[in-house]
Amino acid sequence: MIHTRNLTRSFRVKRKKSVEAVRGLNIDIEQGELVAFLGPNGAGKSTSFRMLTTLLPPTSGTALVAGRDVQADPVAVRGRIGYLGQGNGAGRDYRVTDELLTQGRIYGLSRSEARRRSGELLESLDLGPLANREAGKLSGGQRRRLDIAIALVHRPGLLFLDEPSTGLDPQSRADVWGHIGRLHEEFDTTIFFSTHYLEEADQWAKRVLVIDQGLVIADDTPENLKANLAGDRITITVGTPEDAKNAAEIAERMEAPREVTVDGTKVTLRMSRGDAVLPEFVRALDAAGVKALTAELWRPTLDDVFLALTGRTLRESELEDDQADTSDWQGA
Ligand SMILES: Nc1ncnc2c1ncn2[C@@H]1O[C@H](COP(=O)(O)OP(=O)(O)OP(=O)(O)O)[C@@H](O)[C@H]1O
Repeated sequence: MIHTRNLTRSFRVKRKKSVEAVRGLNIDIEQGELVAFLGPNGAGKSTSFRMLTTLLPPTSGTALVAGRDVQADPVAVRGRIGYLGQGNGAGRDYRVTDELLTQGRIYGLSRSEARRRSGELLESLDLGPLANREAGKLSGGQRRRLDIAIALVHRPGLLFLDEPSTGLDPQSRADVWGHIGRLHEEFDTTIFFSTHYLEEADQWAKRVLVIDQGLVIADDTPENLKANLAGDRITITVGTPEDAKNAAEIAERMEAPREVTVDGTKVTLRMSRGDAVLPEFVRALDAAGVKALTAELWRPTLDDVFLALTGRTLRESELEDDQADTSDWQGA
């Protein structure tokens, strides 16, 4: 569905300086996948989306999207994809149903087809009761659902969603995601989305591409990324430093732990499957007569994965980016 080779995009900024927003993107996304694009502000996600949706020409490289080349055949690509950009937004004064009808007509549907398709979308995105409301009077979540419906009017098999839930309250975010998940399940729609909410990527994506400074630095399932790059941690506390030493020796003899550390009466183990190791470890301690007072299993998040990959958390990267933007602006 999406195949890119060495796709790059630079922007000329002030005084002949240029920014390499995307530096050699090589991705393959197949029919029916649900893939997250994760990275800090300025990593190159929107620029990639804009190239893949034909809104921005690449500086170099190639991209096949829905079987067509974005540069040689942009019109065919546009007809086969849906795109929800960060700045999308239905016109404020039109009724919800008119927005959908107009969009359907723009995509070449006949009047009756456009009416039928609008009806289907209103129902599947739970917008039916709002059909006659002006788009400008919808709540944030309702509006985002309308934007998704608009992106779907021509039944694209591939949907790009650039931060579909940003700015929504938790309830509306869950609601929007429920609908996206259903689209994927019921219609086998291929979905490529970006988000700043790591837990959304974790919960919904079957695969996560991590991008930093214009380069994809990891590509795997959320489970594999967490297990291989960050790992689980078990922490137990025991009664005395002597017991902690014994517990650490027991842990060292087990196969799974990658690293065992002792801090006073606290022993910490790092490994990839802590849920399987914890009961085994507690049994081994029992058998050796070492009493664990507390036992805690800590599982990593995708932010820990980003930290393991780059040495910074996503949040820190975003702050750095904000500061860079400010100094650029001050110097301008
Ligand atoms: N039109 C432009 N002119 C100059 N620089 C640009 C332009 N568009 C993007 N950039 C720069 O390219 C880099 C990548 O930006 P992009 O918007 O793709 O990042 P992003 O990962 O989508 O960020 P965010 O999560 O904040 O949306 C940034 O350094 C940005 O400042």
